[in-house]
Amino acid sequence: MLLSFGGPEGPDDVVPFLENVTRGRGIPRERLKEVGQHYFLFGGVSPINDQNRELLAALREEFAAHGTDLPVHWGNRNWAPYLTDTLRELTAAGHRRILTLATSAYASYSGCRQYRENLADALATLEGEGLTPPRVDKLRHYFNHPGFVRPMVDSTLAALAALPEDVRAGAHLAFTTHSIPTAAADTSGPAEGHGDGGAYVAQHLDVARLIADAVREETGTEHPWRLVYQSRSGAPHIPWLEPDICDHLEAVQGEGAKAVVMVPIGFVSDHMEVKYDLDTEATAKAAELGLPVARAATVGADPRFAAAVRELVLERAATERGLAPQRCALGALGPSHDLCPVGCCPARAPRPAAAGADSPYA
Ligand SMILES: CC1=C(CCC(=O)O)c2cc3nc(cc4[nH]c(cc5[nH]c(cc1n2)c(C)c5CCC(=O)O)c(CCC(=O)O)c4C)C(CCC(=O)O)=C3C
Ligand SMILES: [Fe+2]
Repeated sequence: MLLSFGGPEGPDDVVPFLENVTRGRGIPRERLKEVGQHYFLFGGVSPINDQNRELLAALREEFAAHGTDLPVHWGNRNWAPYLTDTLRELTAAGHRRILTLATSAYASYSGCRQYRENLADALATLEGEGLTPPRVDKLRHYFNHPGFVRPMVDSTLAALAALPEDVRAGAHLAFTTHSIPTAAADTSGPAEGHGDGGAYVAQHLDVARLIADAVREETGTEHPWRLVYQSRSGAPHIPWLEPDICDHLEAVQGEGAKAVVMVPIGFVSDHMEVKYDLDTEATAKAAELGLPVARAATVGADPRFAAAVRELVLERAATERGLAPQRCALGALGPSHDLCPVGCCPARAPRPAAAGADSPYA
């Protein structure tokens, strides 16, 4: 089951969608109005749903081509098809084990535990309806899987090539991801890794370094790089990860950058955070500065990513059968855990979470 964020499919969906996203999360009204405008600029349609439909098609094709006889379904946190409805249908059809793939590659409360909480809520709902909850697992984080990293190396090279030739060699790389509160970053990942930036920052830095190294090898040019952040929300007095991409563009121009390639390593598809916050807002900021920019594509439905997912599914199935499969990973951190340990990416207010060592479900 593809586990994703969900997004509006028309103007009438925008406000109810934002209400779903922000229920009990204390996001300022002003920010919500602003984000609503971003969606209305795109006709009230988030690109994320069609991108997930493409990924589903790519996964089904990849499974079929290799005789992997597994049905692939889709459920979202914030919009139809809701994950509770998908889980109910699968349970009613007799499926007893469901392996989920989240469209978030890294550890963090928002990218991992919150999905696990949503799964626990859904299982509780099914139980309340008299159904026996199925066992639900979650694939390990794939940020450092070659099927995730290599397509982004290629898209970074393509974005560099799209810059005017006279500024290309002097281009900086800005690896960008969703800002989160520093308190959430510091406690991301397993407890033993908690500290400055936690697993969230460490994992992104590992991916950024891998791509920067591959780009240097390919082009023979050393492009200065930095990990930067975007899409901040929340109250201004609460610290979130910085620098923001727009401030960064201004700073590197001051340092003599001739151009910037924005590489959205934090995102799995070119959804709204990419289309608005980078392609609209940051690109306008760069134009104001007179700084040429290009934006690298996310992995989306790249066949190498679909192949990686199949590999991860087979790997997990082998592990579950007591085998010791090869667990592919690039970079310095090694393959991530299969089962989130107790205390991984803790919530501020503890809630039941499925598909982890502290799951109340089997
Ligand atoms: C780490 C992370 C990812 C990446 C991992 C992953 O992909 O899961 C991500 C993805 C996404 N975030 C998305 C949309 C939104 N995120 C919001 C709010 C927030 N995101 C946060 C974090 C993340 N978010 C946080 C800490 C908040 C603050 C409040 C809270 O803790 O909830 C809000 C509320 C308004 C605002 O604050 O901007 C919206 C509308 C969409 C859909 C885009 C589309 O429609 O194409 C996607 C893929
Ligand atoms: Fe978000």
